[in-house]
Amino acid sequence: MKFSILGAGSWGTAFAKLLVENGHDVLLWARRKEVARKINDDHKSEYLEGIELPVELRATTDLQELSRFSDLVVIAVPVKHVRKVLKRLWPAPRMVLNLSKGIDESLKTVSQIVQEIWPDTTYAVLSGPCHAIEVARKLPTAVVVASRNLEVAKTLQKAVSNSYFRVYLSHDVLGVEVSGAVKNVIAIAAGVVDGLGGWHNAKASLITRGLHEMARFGLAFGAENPLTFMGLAGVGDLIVTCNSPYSRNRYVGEMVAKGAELSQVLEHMKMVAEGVHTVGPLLRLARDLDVEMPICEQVYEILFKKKNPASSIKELMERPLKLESCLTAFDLPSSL
Ligand SMILES: NC(=O)c1ccc[n+]([C@@H]2O[C@H](COP(=O)([O-])OP(=O)(O)OC[C@H]3O[C@@H](n4cnc5c(N)ncnc54)[C@H](O)[C@@H]3O)[C@@H](O)[C@H]2O)c1
Ligand SMILES: O=P(O)(O)OC[C@H](O)CO
Repeated sequence: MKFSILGAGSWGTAFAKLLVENGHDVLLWARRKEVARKINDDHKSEYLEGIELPVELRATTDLQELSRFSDLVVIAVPVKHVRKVLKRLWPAPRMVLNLSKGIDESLKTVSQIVQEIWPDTTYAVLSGPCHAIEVARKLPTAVVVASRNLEVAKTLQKAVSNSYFRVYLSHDVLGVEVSGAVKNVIAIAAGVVDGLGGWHNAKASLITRGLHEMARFGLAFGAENPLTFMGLAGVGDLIVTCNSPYSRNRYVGEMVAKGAELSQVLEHMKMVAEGVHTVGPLLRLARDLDVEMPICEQVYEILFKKKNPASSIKELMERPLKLESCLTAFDLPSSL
């Protein structure tokens, strides 16, 4: 198959490497000329230290060349730039495979942005615990591909899977997208706990209650299946993002809790921390849908209102006592 990939950052490049290793033809779009030159001439990327890229992998900075190359477009740019980049592509592709995780300022996930710009394009999303550097090192990884069109999802599952990358199928596009967006915000909270002192009990509780927030929001937003949140895109990605040293979202939380200015942390990071951009739109949607997201609210306060992180944890601890189960379908009668 032929794949046109938008975004030569860490994940776009690692995914391009995997596709070439699986025998596909791949063209990668980089925003900066130097990034494209390094891929084409040196077979290296500044985003994937120590990784040798396949010589067959080619990069371009020309979006028209990318459009002409394949009618299957892979999205791997930060979500806040997706709309702007897609509008520069012509003609509309036949199929999109999205790798990006977040909600943009128009309060849409990537499937909703694609539906708005290219209503006739078939959409699939790939998500799960998949740090780019580990995939580039061919370390075992399992993810999920979701599409409303299961035949398309099956074709992609076959094309992308290999001995170190195992792909599961799902029909729940919004469930998978919400999982990827919310886990980035919860990972910032997990980083805050790391920054405050590496409190293990607190972190496990935040991850678990974060999963509840993710599921509650996701079901209100239109996810099909509560079990999606118990799968690779949900709890699987929460576990890796909240705990791994590679996570940019976890790192932002840790640095801010240690007293760094958010703007300085972001300036020094080469790569995107999607949770920072998702938390505002996510909370606006949650308010519209009347869904409580206390952890995400505290993340917003810490990042954008300079709230003391220790006070945030205290406030979460002092919330009214309640039943543990929050998913409507499993709630006990209110009399209990
Ligand atoms: N890195 C990972 O391990 C990983 C894994 C799974 C999913 N993701 C998701 O994939 C998406 C991309 O992440 P990444 O890690 O590759 O990001 P990155 O920061 O490494 O690279 C982002 C890419 O987008 C480009 N870009 C930045 N600003 C742009 C703009 N204004 N217009 C167009 N392009 C722009 C950059 O030049 C770069 O090529 C994110 O949504 C992320 O959450 C990342
Ligand atoms: O480094 P992060 O926090 O953007 O996370 C990357 C991936 O989403 C992990 O699956």
